[in-house]
Amino acid sequence: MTASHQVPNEPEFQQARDEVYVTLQPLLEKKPEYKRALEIIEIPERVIQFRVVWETDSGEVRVNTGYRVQFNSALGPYKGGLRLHPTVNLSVLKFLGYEQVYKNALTGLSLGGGKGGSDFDPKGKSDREIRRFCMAFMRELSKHIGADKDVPAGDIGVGGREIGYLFGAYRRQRNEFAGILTGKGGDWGGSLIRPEATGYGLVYYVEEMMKHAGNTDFTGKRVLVSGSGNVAQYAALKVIELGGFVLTLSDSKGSLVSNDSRGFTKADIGAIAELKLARKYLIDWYNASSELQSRFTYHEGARPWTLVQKVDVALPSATQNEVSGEEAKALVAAGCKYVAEGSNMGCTKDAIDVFEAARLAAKDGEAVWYAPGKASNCGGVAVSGLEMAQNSQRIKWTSEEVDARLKQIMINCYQNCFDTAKLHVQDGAGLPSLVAGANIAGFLKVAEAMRDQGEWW
Ligand SMILES: NC(=O)C1=CN([C@@H]2O[C@H](COP(=O)(O)OP(=O)(O)OC[C@H]3O[C@@H](n4cnc5c(N)ncnc54)[C@H](O)[C@@H]3O)[C@@H](O)[C@H]2O)C=CC1
Ligand SMILES: O=C(O)CCC(=O)C(=O)O
Repeated sequence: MTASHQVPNEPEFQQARDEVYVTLQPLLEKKPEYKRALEIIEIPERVIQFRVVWETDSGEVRVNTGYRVQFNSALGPYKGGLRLHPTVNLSVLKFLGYEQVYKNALTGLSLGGGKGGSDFDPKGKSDREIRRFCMAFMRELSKHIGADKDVPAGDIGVGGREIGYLFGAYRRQRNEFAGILTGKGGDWGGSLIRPEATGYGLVYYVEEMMKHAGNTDFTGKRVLVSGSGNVAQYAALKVIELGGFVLTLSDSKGSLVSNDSRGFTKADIGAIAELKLARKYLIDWYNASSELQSRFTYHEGARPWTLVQKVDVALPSATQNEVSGEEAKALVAAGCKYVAEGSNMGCTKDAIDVFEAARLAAKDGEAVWYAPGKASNCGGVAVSGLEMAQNSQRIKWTSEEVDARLKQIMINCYQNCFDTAKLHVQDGAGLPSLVAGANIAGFLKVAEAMRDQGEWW
């Protein structure tokens, strides 16, 4: 079953829409009037595309394409990250923007959805080149954003350093110090806990799944994490803090797998964070130390999912479509009970089908439970929303206060997905479908706001 309009030239966007369309069927059968709302929500309010001309250190002129997809503003200003990666194109940004609309609704905050970025590749670039690119990118983007209009943030390839360059460019170009980006530095408008928020929030969400499904927690759990960037690092740190074992991390060149059951330490994650800031790969870290080579095995070109025989939890945290159907089967065979996406659309459709089939076929205590990124990784944008609230009031909350609010948002999001699925989907399984629950709950909130505002009737 596929979504109403077909967009064969935009495969990622088609995939994201098909997933929502299929899981909304129980609602659409009961209330067919929502079909019209869905057709409208599937189309972005606005797509901005522009050229970005910048200069290399050797004085050569380079050009990239920049984008901002302003998807939906029914619940608040457009909100969502900027991705700098050579694979960025409109299909990728439309899928990310579409998912962001529902994700932001699930935070319970007043946030619309959007996404942007460029096909610029930060790998192999100097700091000065990145700064020049960010200034050129903001020269056009600044015309379209604003604290009450559109508030971008980071995503792949955009961390605190790039947000600094972008914010500085905006402030100088517009002569205005405003909350037009989130993920800012702590001394100039940033919120404490924003860097940690997506990874921590992911683990808080899984804690709720564990409490419900197995009356258990992270203590002693064997956890596979993919990626080694912002989301992966803070998810790993929180798992370690809660007594779990992080057995894998990865990047686009390969995976590191622990040779023993203890896995990565907090110090290892700190060293990997430094490595990433220098835009290096895990293999560079691994090759530099014989101690590391005795503790880990490096698997070139491989993803983590088939490399460990006994698994409790899988947290894809790198990029879209990073778990295939075959890899999902390997995870189920290895005993994995909880799968939650730190990445956006981390699982392929085939992988979700495998996890959902395992949930439906489960006998007591054997269930596999899958959480989609738009629910399980909403902690990042949620703390961005808290950063916007602090900016509006010109105040700063403590780490403890932000972390407590983040935790409560993740608990509420989980409960909303759970309750919505129970209400709308009678599939006979012991555990409800969190993917259906997330999609229906997010959709209903946005659709109702749009109806109230006269956008469909
Ligand atoms: N940063 C945030 O607050 C949020 C990020 N996300 C999602 O989490 C995922 C990771 O984002 P960040 O950690 O922020 O980015 P990052 O740039 O800090 O890290 C990205 C990681 O993914 C790996 N990666 C990128 N492309 C890859 C590929 N094709 N194959 C294998 N590995 C690849 C990189 O090596 C790196 O380790 C993305 O899907 C992003 O959309 C979701 C919610 C919020
Ligand atoms: O913090 C934000 O505004 C956006 C985070 C993001 O890009 C995401 O949730 O995928």
